[in-house]
Amino acid sequence: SSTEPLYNVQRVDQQIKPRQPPARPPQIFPLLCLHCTIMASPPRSPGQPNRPCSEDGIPVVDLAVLVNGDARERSQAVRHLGRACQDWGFFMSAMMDACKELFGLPPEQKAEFMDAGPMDPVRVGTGFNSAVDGARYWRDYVKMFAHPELHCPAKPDGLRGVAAEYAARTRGLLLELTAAISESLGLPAGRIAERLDLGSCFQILVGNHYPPCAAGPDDDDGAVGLPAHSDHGLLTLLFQNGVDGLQVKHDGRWLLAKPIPGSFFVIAGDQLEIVSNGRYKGVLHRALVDRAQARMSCVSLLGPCLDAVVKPVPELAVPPLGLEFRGVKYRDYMEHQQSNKLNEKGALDLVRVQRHILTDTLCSS
Ligand SMILES: O=C(O)CCC(=O)C(=O)O
Ligand SMILES: [Fe+2]
Repeated sequence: SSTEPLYNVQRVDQQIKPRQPPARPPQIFPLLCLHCTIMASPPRSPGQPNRPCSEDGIPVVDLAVLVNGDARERSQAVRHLGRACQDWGFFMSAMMDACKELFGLPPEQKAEFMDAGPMDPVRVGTGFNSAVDGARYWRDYVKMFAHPELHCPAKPDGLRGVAAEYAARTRGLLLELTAAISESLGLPAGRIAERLDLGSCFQILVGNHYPPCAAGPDDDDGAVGLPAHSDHGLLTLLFQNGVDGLQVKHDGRWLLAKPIPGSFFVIAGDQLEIVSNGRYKGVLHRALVDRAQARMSCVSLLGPCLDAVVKPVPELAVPPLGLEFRGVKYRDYMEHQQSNKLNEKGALDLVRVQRHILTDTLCSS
């Protein structure tokens, strides 16, 4: 049917559905599972012990209060948690329903976006980038630039309203997470935002749809939804319908990131690797398809302004190695990553400082 991508055979290099949990918990931010808005350590101001809401209205539930608070504090935190989950759950399913409706539209209603290029603000397509994929991937997608301006197909009718609200809420959450990550690097909470000028940030929403495919990951030549890659932005929030498929590379093994209802996965992107001078790595992940059920995911990606030049925070570039990455304009990085075949984390090589050259130079001087 028109919603099915062309059949494509891609070898799945390893098929690992771990029976055991990983030997040790994931490091702090390779992939962080955030149940709606529960934060392990929400940013706090002195004298404000339990803020139920952040400045931009995102409900924040303090896990420490939930675990260690007295009875009154705990019951208040549980009430906030209930409200936060209901609220976010509603917007998450509205977003997924709107994307689902779009994928089901007849092709002529999406045609104007189907020839779009990687830097066009709205793009509907199959695979990753059919101009360079070679073999196509078993995936339909819609990509919308959502901030500073929301670009959105006119159909389905409700999409624009849902996408606007969803983009604003996830952007607030992503900025909060950025502040927490900054602190976790030993920097002031606002340092990354200041370095990347996130006051004028950039955001993309993506809807992914992977129709069921009889030749799935258990087969030698099963179809792949999206091959191994890291995301080009700073941070990605992702949630899935109830169908398994997202895998994350951790300690050399592919681990299944099982969908947790009402939860976002937080995925560190390449700009976080650059700005943190390699302290936090862009997470390698991929999407497998299911034999029997359609899989869907919704992605909200935060990046710096397209004209920002992203460079490591100098405080993190300590001698003798110094800078791991040279500066790159985010627009150029994104275009490079999106215009070429997805090649794991190959795009980062564009900006990686070549160590052997440095070593040779040091040795010969
Ligand atoms: O569908 C998924 O779980 C992964 C999607 C993804 O990695 C992406 O859109 O960048
Ligand atoms: Fe991704």
